[in-house]
Parts: sequence; structure tokens; C-alpha cells
Amino acid sequence: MTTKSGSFELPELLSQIKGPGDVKALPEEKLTDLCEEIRHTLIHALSQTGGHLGPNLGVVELTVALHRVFDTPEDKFLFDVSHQGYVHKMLTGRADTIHTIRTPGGLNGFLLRTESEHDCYGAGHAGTALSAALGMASARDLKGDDNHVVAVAGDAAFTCGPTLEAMNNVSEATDKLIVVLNDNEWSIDRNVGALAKYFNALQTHPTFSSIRHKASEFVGKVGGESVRKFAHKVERNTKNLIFPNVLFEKFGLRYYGPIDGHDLGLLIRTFEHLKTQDEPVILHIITEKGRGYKPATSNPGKFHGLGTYKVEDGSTAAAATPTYSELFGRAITDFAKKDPKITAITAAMPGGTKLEIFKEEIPDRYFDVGIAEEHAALFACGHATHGLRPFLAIYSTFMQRAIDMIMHDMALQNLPVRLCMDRGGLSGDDGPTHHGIFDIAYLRGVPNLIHMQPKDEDEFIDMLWTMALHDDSPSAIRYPRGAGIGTTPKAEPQQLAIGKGEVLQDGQDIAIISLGHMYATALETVEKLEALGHSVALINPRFIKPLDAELILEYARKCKVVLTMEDHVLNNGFGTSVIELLSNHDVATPVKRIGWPDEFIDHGKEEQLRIQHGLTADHAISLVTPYLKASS
Ligand SMILES: Cc1ncc(C[n+]2csc(CCOP(=O)(O)OP(=O)(O)O)c2C)c(N)n1
Ligand SMILES: CC(=O)[C@@H](O)[C@H](O)COP(=O)(O)O
Ligand SMILES: [Mg+2]
Repeated sequence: MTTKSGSFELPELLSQIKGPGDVKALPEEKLTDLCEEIRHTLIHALSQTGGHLGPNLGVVELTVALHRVFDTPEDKFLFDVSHQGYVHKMLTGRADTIHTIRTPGGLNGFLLRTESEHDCYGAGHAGTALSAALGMASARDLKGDDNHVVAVAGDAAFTCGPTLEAMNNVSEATDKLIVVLNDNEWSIDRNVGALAKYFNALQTHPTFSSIRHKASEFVGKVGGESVRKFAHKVERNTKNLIFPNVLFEKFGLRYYGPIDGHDLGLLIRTFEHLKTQDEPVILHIITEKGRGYKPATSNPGKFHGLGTYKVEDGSTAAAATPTYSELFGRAITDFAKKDPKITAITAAMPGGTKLEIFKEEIPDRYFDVGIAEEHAALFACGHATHGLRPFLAIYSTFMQRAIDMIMHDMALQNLPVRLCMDRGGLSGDDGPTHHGIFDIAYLRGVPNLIHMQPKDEDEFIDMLWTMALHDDSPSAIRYPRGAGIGTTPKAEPQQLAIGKGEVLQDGQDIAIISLGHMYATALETVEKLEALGHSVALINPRFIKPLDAELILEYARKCKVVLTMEDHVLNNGFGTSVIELLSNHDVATPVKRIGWPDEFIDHGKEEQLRIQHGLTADHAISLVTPYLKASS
């Protein structure tokens, strides 16, 4: 197996799979070989592109069994988050392009309705599969169709509010739905909360391991009605035992399992049985994240999603450090060591946010609430009502889930929660569901809320310190994925004046107001404009809200044109607030803006996407030049 430039040699069986029909046509005894070929291909292809290797290695048998028994696109498969959808893509005609996944112009890393008729529902944010599947089942019933709807959701997806909201609705919404709980005990990091414990108790309970064995034998032998009797018999005879069907059956889902999620034959026979059931069912399967690749099974957290790696040992190149995330985790842990009021809250992402540093060093003030951003925001509000200083670390894109709580619980009650929005800007390889380029738009209208972005790492620590000390209102900071320009933070952070920007350089012709991560592009623009003989002022606004009105108006009045630059969509972004400010003060100086257009930005390499969409010095110069010629 080699990854050739431009072409990718597939193993023999997999090369024959041009669609789900070919999975059905394979002799059953070949299916196990197909699974191994899929694993081999994933390990090698993703070593070149990066991606969500661990989750996909864990669902190989599951996905082969699904396509063996059901018929997409007529039957509908939904994958929660759909980061584990690569095998599904390989079995639906995309095996020969799997090596392009998450690369510019290549396959998207999640399911996408526009990518294939077999991708009935796109995703990227957790907790959507059951609700959307329920809607599809309801629509099917209304139309009198009889296809199957199958929702695959991981154990951590069940910690997500929308999943539980869907569960509450199942019994009233449809008589036919298949849910697969893919339980590998991991979220990105270890799964947390009562549900995780409940599922784990089941897997490890001695009685259940024998039931699981009997269940698998039983389903293996007969299937059909007797399976149901067996399940009920077990239920009756297992008083006081933690039996998840109590939980699921109260929600109207007939529970089956747990069964071995890597036993292909058992999965196929079980799905053949579940197909015949005229009631909502949930199949609980036990899988191993990273199955078949030792580096991944021994480090599920790292191999949940990663960049390129060496196949032989799973080693990865050292990332540019320190990243903003690392600086964040280190800084608030150090602050918290001196301030017992500081707490740290994450929604299932201690690794990505680097709150794992806080977890390690101050565990009793660290809280991982699961994939539950809405709850995390409310939980943080609770902390703030008792004089604590909660730092709520949620990626910009996932913070979208908590807008209502930020508005009506945090800001309306003026509770000093600190919102730390990592991935504020492009999340390159993950694409449109993960780019954090809307938070200014969704927060700008919220009264009482302070919002800021640092131009470099040193200012980042100053801003975090300022937030730690600011108890008068909620505050928010956005910062990009990865490293900044490499400025070393001062030994002692300084507290910043809220709402005050800084003049980095004076000038008379153009006032460039560059927000946060656009600083390097701004410097390049200044250099090129000065080389053309123009006088350029460079302003670092620091605060998105409140704006430094006095500073911005001073330069707008002094210069011929204002240029704003932001790693955010233009619609209702930072530049919009500058336009509003000038208009409110009858300052007619033209304002030109650099930022993302009014569209969803594809996955790709950040540099290329910026050039493609004009977040460049050259485009900036083209915007302001007409105002300089006219006046000269
Ligand atoms: C709303 C939201 N929050 C956080 C994430 C980040 N995230 C992606 S996958 C994942 C864990 C999913 O765990 P599970 O559902 O058990 O699937 P597995 O990876 O174990 O197969 C998380 C937290 C997300 N995609 N969406
Ligand atoms: C699938 C998902 O939502 C996460 O795994 C996400 O891809 C993590 O993003 P980072 O790699 O930027 O932490
Ligand atoms: Mg999981």
C-alpha cells in the first residue's frame, strides 16, 4: 500500500467497492477481509492528511454491517458529529478519494448532503443525529413511506442536550426508528457524567458480561421473536441491576445489547432482526476507539483527531508552541493558584482547550460537564452568583450553542462569567462547521458583555489577567487555533483599561484598525502602503466591545480612509461596528473592510483560504487606493 502522488492504491476488495451494492454482493466470508482492508487504508491515508482516525477505526464493522443490511440512499444513515463517517464514505463510492479527506478541494471531514446522495444529513456539531433522524422518521410516516432511519451516536453524544430532547420525543413521534449507541467510553477525552458511568457499569457488571455472551449466542443462533422474549426474560430476572433498558425503555426505545461492536456476523444478524421491529429500538454496541492500530488504542485522546503522523509508531511532528490554547491553560492555572475564586469549566474538551493543565494541577476547581455547552454556560452563571470567577472555555463555534444563556442568564443578570473562545477564526481542516468566524456577530448585540481579541501572545495574557480581575460584567475573549506571531509574554501581566485600544503607529492618509490575529497581515499592508509613499496609522483596537470610540473617531477624522481587518465574517463584524460609530458621529470618512464573505468557508489550508477570499495585504491595498489617488 503506497500513497502515490495524485493516485492512491486501494487494496483489492476495497477497490471493488464502488457503492453499497458492492458490499451486499461480496461473499459473507470476504467481509472480514474488507474490514481489515478498510482499517489499513484509513491508517495509511490519514497518516498523510490527518483526521479523525480513532473514531473511524472503531466503527469499521458497524458501518460494513449497516451497508450490508440496509439500503442507502433509500434507508437513511445519520452519524452524530459524523467525524466517524469516513468508512461510510469509503463504502459509498468515495474509497478512491478518501486520501483527499480534509485537504483543499478534497472530501469534507464530516458528512455533507452536497457531497453524496448517501449523506442524508450533514453534521459537525454533536447531538444532532437523533433529533434529525426522528424528524426524518416522522416525515416518512407522514408520507406513508417505509424506509429505515438509522441514527448512530457515540456515548458522549448522549451527554448532549439535543440528544436527550430527542429521546424525550421518540415515543410520540414515530413507531419505527433504529438508534445505535456506539459506546467506546471516550468522548475526545474520557467520557464523563452519570451516563458514562451507567454505560460503563453495564459493560463491567459480571452478570451483564454473561448476558452479553448469552445475548450474542442467542442472536447469533436464532434472532427474531425469541430475541425479544429473551430480552424481556433478562429484564424480569435482573432486579436491582443497572439495566439500561430501564432508561431507554422509559423513553420508548426497546433496548438491545450490549453486544460486541466488532463482531461483524453478530451485527449483521442483529440489524436483520431490528429491521423487522415495528417500534423504536436502540442497539448498544461496545467498541474500541482506534481498533486495529496500537498507537491509537493506547492513546485514544490523541488519535481522536490529529494531524499527519508516522504509520510505524503514530508519532507526530512537534507543533509550533506555545499555542494560544497552551498559553491559556497555563495562564489561568497560574492565576487560579493565587486566586481561589477562579474556576475552570469545559464542555468535553479539556485537551483542545488545554484546560487539562488546570485539571491536573487544581482538580477540585475544574469541571468537565460533557458535550453540554448550554448547561456549561448556566453552570458558570451559578458559580458567578456565588462570587466565583468562572472561566468557561468553549471553542467559538461551539459557543453558538449557548447564545441564549449568554444573553438572558449571563448578560441580563450581569454575571461575571469569563468566556474563552478558542478557535476564534478559521479552523482550517474541519471546515464550515468549525470555523469560529461568527462570534462577534452573535455577541455584538448583547448588552453588558465585554468582548476582546489580542494581537499577539503577550497581549493575550494581559487580557486574560484583565478578565480575571473584572467582576463588573461578563467578558469574552476570542483567539485563534494554533500559535500567534511568537511574542513572548511579559513575566508579569498588566491589567488593561477596558474599552481602550492602542496606537501602534501614527499616520495621516490611512487608518488601519487591525483586530487580533490580523496583526501580521496589517503589518505587511503598512509596509506596502508606505513603500507607495503613503502615511499609515496602525491601530490595535483590543476591544470589540466597548469600542475605543474616542481613538477611532480621532483617526477617522484625521485620515482619508479607514481600513478595518478582522478574522471574522464582514456581516455584523468588527468593521460594521466602526461604520456604525462613524455614522453615529456624522464622520463621513470611507470605511473599507477586510474579513470573510457572507458564505460558509470550505475546509482547506488557512493561507490559501485567505488568498481565495481576499484577507490579504494586496486586497487591502486595492480597497484603499482609490481614496488615496482621489485626494492626492
Ligand atoms: C456541540 C459540540 N461540542 C463539542 C464538539 C467536539 N467533539 C467532536 S467529537 C466529540 C466527542 C464525541 O464522542 P462520541 O460521541 O462518544 O463519539 P466517538 O468519537 O467516541 O466515536 C466532541 C466533544 C462537537 N463536535 N460539537
Ligand atoms: C470532531 C470535532 O468537533 C473535534 O474533534 C474537532 O475536530 C477538534 O478540533 P481541533 O482539532 O481544532 O481541536
Ligand atoms: Mg465515544
